[in-house]
Amino acid sequence: MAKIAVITGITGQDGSYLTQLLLSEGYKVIGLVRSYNNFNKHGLIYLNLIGKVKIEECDLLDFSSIIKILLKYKPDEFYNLAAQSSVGISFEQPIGTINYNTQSVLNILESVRLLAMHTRVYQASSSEMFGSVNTLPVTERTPLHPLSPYAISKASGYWIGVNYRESYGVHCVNGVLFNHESYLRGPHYFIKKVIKTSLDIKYGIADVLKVGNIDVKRDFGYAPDYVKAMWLSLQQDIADDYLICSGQSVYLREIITHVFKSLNIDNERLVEDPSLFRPTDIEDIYGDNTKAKTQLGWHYNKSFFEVLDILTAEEEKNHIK
Ligand SMILES: C[C@H]1O[C@H](OP(=O)(O)OP(=O)(O)OC[C@H]2O[C@@H](n3cnc4c(=O)[nH]c(N)nc43)[C@H](O)[C@@H]2O)[C@@H](O)[C@@H](O)C1=O
Repeated sequence: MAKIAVITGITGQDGSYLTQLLLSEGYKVIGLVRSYNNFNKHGLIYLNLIGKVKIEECDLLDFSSIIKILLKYKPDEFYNLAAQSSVGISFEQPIGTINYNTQSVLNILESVRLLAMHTRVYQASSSEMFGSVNTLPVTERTPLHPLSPYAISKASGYWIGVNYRESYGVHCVNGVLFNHESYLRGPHYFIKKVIKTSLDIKYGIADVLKVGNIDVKRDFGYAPDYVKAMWLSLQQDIADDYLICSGQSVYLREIITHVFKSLNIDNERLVEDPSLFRPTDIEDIYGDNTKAKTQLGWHYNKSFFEVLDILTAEEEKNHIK
């Protein structure tokens, strides 16, 4: 019998690529959306997944909605990817971000516990929860020091997952993902914005690329490869936590230089705008992916400049000229 997987946040970048992967592995996939009449189908259309997944309405803040889904489908696996996922927005909406990102995790795990289901739960944790770090690379044992409301909410979700595992034996895995990008990334994230705006400049649609603080470093990877690690992490019989990252960080400034050079754009088109700086930002972060590679058999060895070339080519192919 086909395994059943529920995915929250199915309309996002990771939800779309994970759906594609699970379908190819023979799963029946149920995608949860807040409103059936009004959900963003872009990612599912782009990957030709419409009609291949069952979409259900479910408000993750409403405990009973989750219970109904669990009773109806009795899923083998439950991937919780839904969140207010923008660090930038979390500074404007701290209460909404913290409420949603923690309450939703709690509702899911409490439902699984109360129904005594054997559903394995994947919680999308984030490298942002490490925040101010003293020693690099970050490992699964690095202490948390979150620097934004988003990071606080993800740290809280992480500990809720650990606690349900340790206290109640719920099979909950935290996949701690570092920045990961794809063509399906939302338009306001840094990498998508740099590539899309650079193409707009090349084709005369935009004049300049306006960015915030680009003298920071991040560990970026390729989303379609990272969802494979999510899936592998739920195939282990003992629930555990894993860092999913490339193992290297790059300066954001170098990323812009690389994209501008590949598209032949003059450096004068870059505008650094202090109004786009965040109140606090991580200066440098990269992780150690040894555990994911050895215990999950996950493979990843792309340099981010290679990923940038893949993304720039894909964006250009789809760019409205
Ligand atoms: C791991 C983590 O990854 C993502 O969060 P994020 O790192 O905030 O992603 P981003 O692409 O918005 O920013 C990356 C960096 O780029 C800097 N930056 C400079 N100038 C602009 C700029 O103009 N726009 C944006 N968006 N960022 C800028 C910004 O300050 C930051 O240092 C989410 O998936 C999140 O859910 C998650 O968990």
